[in-house]
Amino acid sequence: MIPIPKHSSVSAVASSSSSCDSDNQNYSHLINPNIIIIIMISISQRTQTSGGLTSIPTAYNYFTPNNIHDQPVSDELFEDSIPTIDFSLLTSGTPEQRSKIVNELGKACQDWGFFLVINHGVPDSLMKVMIETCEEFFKLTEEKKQEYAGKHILDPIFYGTSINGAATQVLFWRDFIKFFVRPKFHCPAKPTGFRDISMEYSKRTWEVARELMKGISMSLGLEEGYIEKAMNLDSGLQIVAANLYPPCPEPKVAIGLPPHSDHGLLTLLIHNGQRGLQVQHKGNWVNVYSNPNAFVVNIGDHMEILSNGKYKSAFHRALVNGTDARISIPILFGPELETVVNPAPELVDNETNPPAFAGMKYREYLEMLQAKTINAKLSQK
Ligand SMILES: O=C(O)CCC(=O)C(=O)O
Ligand SMILES: [Fe+2]
Repeated sequence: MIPIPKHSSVSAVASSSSSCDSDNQNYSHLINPNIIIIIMISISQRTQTSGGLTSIPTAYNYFTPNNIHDQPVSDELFEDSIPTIDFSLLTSGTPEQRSKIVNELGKACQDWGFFLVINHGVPDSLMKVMIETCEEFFKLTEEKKQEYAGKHILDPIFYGTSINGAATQVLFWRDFIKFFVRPKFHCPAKPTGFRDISMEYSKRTWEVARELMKGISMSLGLEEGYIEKAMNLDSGLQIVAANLYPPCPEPKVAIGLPPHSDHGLLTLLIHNGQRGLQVQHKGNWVNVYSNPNAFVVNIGDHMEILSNGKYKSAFHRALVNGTDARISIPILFGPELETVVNPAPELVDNETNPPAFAGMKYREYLEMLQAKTINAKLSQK
């Protein structure tokens, strides 16, 4: 039940964290009280006056001379660009169009682990109001938000600010709220309307994710319902996360979210139009530019396991900027918690495709992420 060491690593304790996974780690045993005071001051400074600050507290120094803010490859120099999938062709194209788009989907999962989805049918107005409502949530008083402060990775509602306490105690320039909307619906009660909007948004994104999983199943040469059935998606996890990255006086020093991969099968992300997301591709950091009404989709660790490593759960990170607040809303779709995730037997043989991972329950994987006893992706990327 332990992943075969393809990805396992002794360097497991380096900085990998996301709103969808190891943010939730309880580092209380590692943090000294002075750091906690810094954290409290930093949060209030950031939320009240981040525009007025001219420097950041040292606890946020992520990029140092040894770990420099490496510039992303400029778009003109980079011949590849993140693939775009036309969702309408996947669901209502002719058989030829469908088969072409399934191929493109497979290639995107294999080459990038990231792609944009357009013509998905989720109304722009719903995406917009979801972002606005999350923005309203972050404007609530700190006291109100702290009612949702979380501790455990499986807490159904979790408000926090990220702490990379394990190795360096560097903080990230980000606040987040995360809530489980499936199998049971949870959502903060405030601001007004948050529940209804989140419920509608969750349903609509679930429909998109489900169709994408069918396409991905077919792209792997499996039956279209394979992933849905094998991962027990009817009672699977769906987690909404909203990240707020306030304007940062030293954007070349702090980071919003350090390099990480997401657990689960798929993540669908929207944002408020500000740039910051980058994906690692062929060893370079590439900016993810997307129209606010497209979904940015990425493959999660469990899709990589299920595909026996054929599809990549790519490393990505979020940079911050000096002038504008950025909001992103990733929604993560994962298996049912007790499901043992294995490479699909159909994709494994003992000669050319031996299993690259051993099975593990999704719940155990999450708990190990929280305890930092694994960090499956770090050794490889
Ligand atoms: O803010 C972003 O664009 C990325 C967020 C992310 O990767 C995450 O929350 O896991
Ligand atoms: Fe992520």
